[in-house]
Order: sequence, then structure tokens, then C-alpha cells
Amino acid sequence: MPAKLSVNLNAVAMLRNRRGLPWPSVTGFGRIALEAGACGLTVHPRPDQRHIRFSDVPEIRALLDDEFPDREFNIEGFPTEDFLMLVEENQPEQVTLVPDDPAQATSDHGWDFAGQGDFLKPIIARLKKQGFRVSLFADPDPDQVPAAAALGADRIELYTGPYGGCHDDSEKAAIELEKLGKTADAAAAHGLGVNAGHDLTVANLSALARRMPELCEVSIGHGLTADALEYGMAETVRRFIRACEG
Ligand SMILES: CC(=O)[C@@H](O)[C@H](O)COP(=O)(O)O
Ligand SMILES: NCC(=O)COP(=O)(O)O
Repeated sequence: MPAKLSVNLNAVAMLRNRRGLPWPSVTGFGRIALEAGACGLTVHPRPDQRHIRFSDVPEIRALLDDEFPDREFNIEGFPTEDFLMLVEENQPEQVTLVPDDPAQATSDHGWDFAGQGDFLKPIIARLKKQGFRVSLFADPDPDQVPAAAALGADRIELYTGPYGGCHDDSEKAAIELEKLGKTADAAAAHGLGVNAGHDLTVANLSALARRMPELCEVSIGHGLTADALEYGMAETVRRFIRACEG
């Protein structure tokens, strides 16, 4: 079964926020993505709300509930109490915990599972008790997988930034891809599902999907939104879904 595509709406929100106007519409582009076959929508609200605003989240929840009840909502972020309350109010199918500092421009590393396990464990238990699937943002490092697996989460989301950053160097890309692949293999051996995301594109996605047949889901925003400017959102989503097939 090919990996599922979850469309990240952060970049659409960022474009909207250039003005005090409601377009481009975050839910409107979410609807086009879902109509074109995306399996879900992802948001990564940051504390400064520079792209997704907390008020977008219930609107996306309503879009999914009212028009696409078979698709999934994935909310990503650092688990502050504000973030956890937002999650609990909006009942996503999946929560992805990311170790971002509020000042960070974008996500650039996974959790240190051994060092931050005591912090994560009760948060994961709180989220799991309410029925959310929990995924943990992870570096491409198979040695960290046993510590991740001990925390009680369902999946890891592999940080694919270093792989995506090799867009002009196929030798380096092959090395990064193998690190991701070995981490996915270790995760599968420890009973963890595997998601992936960050700087994925139509050009680099097929090779990733072929290397990790166990890949459950990719969440893609920046590259997909860039393509949507060129090809339109619906055609872009169809292109990414084909790339998920390997
Ligand atoms: C965890 C991850 O890789 C994405 O959620 C990414 O961080 C998107 O966030 P920005 O849109 O703020 O770059
Ligand atoms: N989890 C990764 C994500 O949602 C999107 O990352 P990017 O495609 O915007 O780099």
C-alpha cells in the first residue's frame, strides 16, 4: 500500500497572513487537496501564529468532519500546555510531537529520545488516553529507535530535511536516503509505524517510497505549495500521490 499523502497547509496560511484578508483560503485549499485525493491535512501551529493561527484549527476540523469524514487531521508541534489544549479541543486523528524551540524558523531536528524521554512519556500517555495516534519527530538515526520505542508512541516521523537538502547532489542524497531507510527498518523491527516529512518534493519522494515500503504517511507543505503555484493545487496533489507509489 503506498504511503498516504497529508497536505501541510502552513505555507498557504503564511501567504494569507501577508494581508489582513481571508485569501488564499486555508480551508479552501485544504478542500481542493482532499477533493484531489489527499488522505489528510497537516498543520504545524507555532506559538507566534505566523502561519497557521489557532483559529484555523477548528475550521479545518469542521471541513474534515462535514465533507471528508474518512480523511485524517494531523496536528504537529512542540507540546506546550497551549498546544496540548488546542489538540484536545480539536481531536485530530494524529498528533506529531516536534522538539521545536519557539524561535526556530522551521523544524530542523528530531527528539533526543534518551535525554528527553522523561519529558515525553507522560505527554504521550495523556494523548494516547484520549485516543489520538501519537507520532514523534525523529532524526535519521537507527540507534535512537529503541529509546523511541520505549516511550509508548505509535509512530515516528522521520525528519527528511537533510535528504531534501541534497536536491543538487545525488551521491549525498543516496547516503541520506540510506540513513532514513535504516532508521525506518529499525522502527518497523521495534513495532513503530513510520511517517516522513520535511522538504519532500515530487523529485525526491519516489526514491524514498521505494526504499521504505513500510512508509505509512508523508506530510508535505513547502514543496507542494511551490508546485501548486505552477500547476494548481489539484494537479499538484495528484502528482505527489503518484510519487508516493514509488
Ligand atoms: C515537522 C515538520 O517538519 C514540519 O511541520 C515543518 O516544520 C513545517 O513547519 P514550517 O511550515 O513552520 O516550516
Ligand atoms: N511534517 C512535515 C510537514 O508537514 C511539511 O514539511 P515541509 O514539506 O513544509 O518541509
